[in-house]
Amino acid sequence: MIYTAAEIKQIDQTATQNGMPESILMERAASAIVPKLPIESHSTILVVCGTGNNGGDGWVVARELAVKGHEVSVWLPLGDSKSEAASTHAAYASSLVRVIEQPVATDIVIDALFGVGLSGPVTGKARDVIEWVNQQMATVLSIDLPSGIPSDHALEFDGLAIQATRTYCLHGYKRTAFLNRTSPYYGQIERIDIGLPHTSGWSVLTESDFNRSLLERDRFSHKTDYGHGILIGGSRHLLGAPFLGGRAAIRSGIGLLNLSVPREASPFISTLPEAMYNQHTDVLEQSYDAIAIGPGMVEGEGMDTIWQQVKHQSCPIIVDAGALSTRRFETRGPLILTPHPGEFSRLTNQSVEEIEGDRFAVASEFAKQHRVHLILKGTYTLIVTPDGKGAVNTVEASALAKGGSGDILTGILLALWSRKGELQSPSEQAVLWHALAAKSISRTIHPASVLASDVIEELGRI
Ligand SMILES: NC(=O)C1=CN([C@@H]2O[C@H](COP(=O)(O)OP(=O)(O)OC[C@H]3O[C@@H](n4cnc5c(N)ncnc54)[C@H](OP(=O)(O)O)[C@@H]3O)[C@@H](O)[C@H]2O)[C@@H](O)CC1
Ligand SMILES: Nc1ncnc2c1ncn2[C@@H]1O[C@H](COP(=O)(O)OP(=O)(O)O)[C@@H](O)[C@H]1O
Ligand SMILES: [K+]
Repeated sequence: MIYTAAEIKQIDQTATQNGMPESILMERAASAIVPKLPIESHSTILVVCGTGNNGGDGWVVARELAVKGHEVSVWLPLGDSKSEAASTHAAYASSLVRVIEQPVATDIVIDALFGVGLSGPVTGKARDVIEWVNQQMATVLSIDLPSGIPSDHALEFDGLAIQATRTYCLHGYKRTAFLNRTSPYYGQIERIDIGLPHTSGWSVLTESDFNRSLLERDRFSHKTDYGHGILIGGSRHLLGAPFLGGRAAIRSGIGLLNLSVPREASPFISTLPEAMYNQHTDVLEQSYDAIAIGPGMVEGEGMDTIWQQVKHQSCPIIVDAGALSTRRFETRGPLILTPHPGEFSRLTNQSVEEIEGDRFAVASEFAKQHRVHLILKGTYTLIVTPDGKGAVNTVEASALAKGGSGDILTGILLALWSRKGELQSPSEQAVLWHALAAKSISRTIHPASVLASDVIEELGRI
């Protein structure tokens, strides 16, 4: 689950009002974090505490480590705690640890300077503190967030934050853990449950969320049980894309596939004899379970005429690449848009920096406003439903940073959306399958060398 700072504060406040004080939540956080810390018995430890509740968490962790027999120093570079709960913990913990005025080099630095209470770029003395920590050779373990990293977006982030080795995110992840600009500061990420209820609209997809049963086949099944889709793509100079998408759809189990391609694509038809073929100028039949439009297409070349036919179909419609260049939102059935940040920039009239700096909010707002399913692609692809809720894919696969990858995703989406509503969250499953296949093939072929076609062949091997 992923939370904004405001949501965390609200959850915290509700807990406090209902008899669960912050001081106990700090205890819960520390007792969950301490057993996970990669600390050896002889390690020297410095805990850097700020003046808020993040510092309070730091105090309890320091106390627990001291009780276990570690040599612990606590540094309060910004002065004493302003938070009541933190002050209470500091009073007792300071009798067990060494409180120091000047920082010392240690094996481990525990970063409890700022958490979700940070607003805007770091100011004042804290800037020097962050720089000092980043100069250390120590293993740096951050509580909740690497200090200096904002919780929700990277729009105002100026680049100054603690570079953590590992971050222990309390209750849930924060959005910036999945933004290109800020995620590297987190190091490895671990989520820590502190016993509060979960209510977030955003979830995190990992390998274990892939539903392997979607590959299962009933022994008495027929091709029509797995859906009939059409992929409309290609243009005079971009002829490969629909064939990549089509091949991916077949490798993803679609029962029947039509490819609608321009006349110039005729020489390629023999490369995918499993598909049936149409030309862009043909009249669209009404019998498809899903339609994908866009791979390899360019505006003009008859796109508007094709779209006039497509938009009256009641099945799910996946819109990608060239078909995204105009705002085409009016359809009868579910509409699934699959832009990369550049395409999304054109759809929203926002800059790529604005989108990449605040992906979660921008994507959620757009999906709600236009009542569409949105797949905002990237290293951490967002999959958003028309209610503005969504999931982030965390299966990383740099082999996909290559032409043709998006066409494959469109093919997988076509296959899964063709299953007549039988699958739960087809978009999430498609994004996971795509990333898992790329990750899997990257174990035998270097990611730099993986072809889009290799990813397609791997779909059936994971
Ligand atoms: N439910 C949960 O998950 C629970 C979470 N808990 C923990 O509480 C943490 C949040 O604690 P929090 O709200 O007290 O804020 P926190 O992050 O310590 O920072 C506040 C300090 O930062 C300062 N400051 C702000 N901006 C600044 C800037 N730009 N540049 C410089 N300084 C700046 C600000 O100073 P001020 O402006 O007030 O002078 C203030 O002193 C959360 O991350 C988690 O660790 C648990 O303990 C309980 C359950
Ligand atoms: N560095 C990366 N790590 C993981 N996935 C990536 C990375 N770069 C791109 N991808 C994925 O590859 C696909 C690329 O799609 P797109 O940009 O439309 O490519 P194309 O133009 O080749 O069709 C998306 O699914 C995206 O999420
Ligand atoms: K921190």
